[in-house]
Amino acid sequence: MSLYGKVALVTGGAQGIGRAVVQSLLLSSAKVAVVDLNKTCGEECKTQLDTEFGEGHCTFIQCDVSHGDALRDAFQSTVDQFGRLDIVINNAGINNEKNWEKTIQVNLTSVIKGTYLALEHMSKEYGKEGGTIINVSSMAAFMHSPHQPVYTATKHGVIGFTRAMADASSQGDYGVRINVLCPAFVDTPLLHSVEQEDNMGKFVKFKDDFKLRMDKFGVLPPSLIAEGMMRLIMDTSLNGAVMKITCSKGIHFHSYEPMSA
Ligand SMILES: NC(=O)c1ccc[n+]([C@@H]2O[C@H](COP(=O)([O-])OP(=O)(O)OC[C@H]3O[C@@H](n4cnc5c(N)ncnc54)[C@H](O)[C@@H]3O)[C@@H](O)[C@H]2O)c1
Ligand SMILES: CCCCC[C@H](O)/C=C/C=C\C/C=C\C/C=C\CCCC(=O)O
Repeated sequence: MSLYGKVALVTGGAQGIGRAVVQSLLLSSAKVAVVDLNKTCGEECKTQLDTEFGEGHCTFIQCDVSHGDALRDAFQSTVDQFGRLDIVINNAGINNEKNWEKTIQVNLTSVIKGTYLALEHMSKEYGKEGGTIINVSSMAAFMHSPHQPVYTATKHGVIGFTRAMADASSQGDYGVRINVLCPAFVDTPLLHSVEQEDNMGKFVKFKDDFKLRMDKFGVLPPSLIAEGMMRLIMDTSLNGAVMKITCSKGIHFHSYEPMSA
């Protein structure tokens, strides 16, 4: 299915998983705003994408998603440049147990803020045409590990928030589908932060255990995560879905007990 005429915003889109998703969105003919803190990576990414897809299909907006006003401006700038907004991927994330307050700000608070801003631009509640939001969690929310307690907490939070908001959207007739994606280990720069004391603080001593898990469970290519994202974008039956992507089972969904009264 083509996304011609649709506009997407991807946070943390300059490298890793976000970069792979941006590529898939452009291949499907969407216009894309790459929102990222890293100016060098963002500008390089835009240059490469302009060469591949031609100018005018994507824009780079430098922004720290943990700065609420800057994130608001990034959303507005996307709509000013491309005229509308249809797809929002709250993907930016960090792994810093030393500065764990920042990890909560980037991985959880900014996902909440990004979801609310997306609704302001897409929800029928605000007179808009609807759209779709994907929030990025992690398999760390299902298989906790001792080397990243706060990272794990944020990823649990992203799932709970997204599922509750998906219900709010269907019951409030927002016209916006809200889903969450939980990858296992993915081959990106983030994965290397497990070796660094600057990131892990005192938990760096558990890095060997983490690396054993990587050997045991394997490491996924970012392109497979992008494939999962595209499925969440295209399948209009999905709202409140928790997609997992692992080496052993590929793309699949978590199922929950039905809620009792
Ligand atoms: N790599 C993995 O193994 C893995 C597994 C499961 C989930 N995830 C999640 O996937 C998402 C993407 O991770 P990745 O592996 O691609 O990481 P990455 O470090 O490769 O890329 C993250 C991008 O986000 C940007 N970013 C970081 N902080 C930002 C901020 N404050 N404001 C704006 N941009 C910011 C970075 O500049 C970078 O371009 C994260 O939410 C991460 O938790 C990653
Ligand atoms: C260095 C930090 C990068 C963190 C990336 C990621 O979000 C962290 C995940 C941490 C724990 C996940 C642990 C194991 C999950 C991996 C695979 C499970 C697959 C199970 C199966 O094959 O069925």
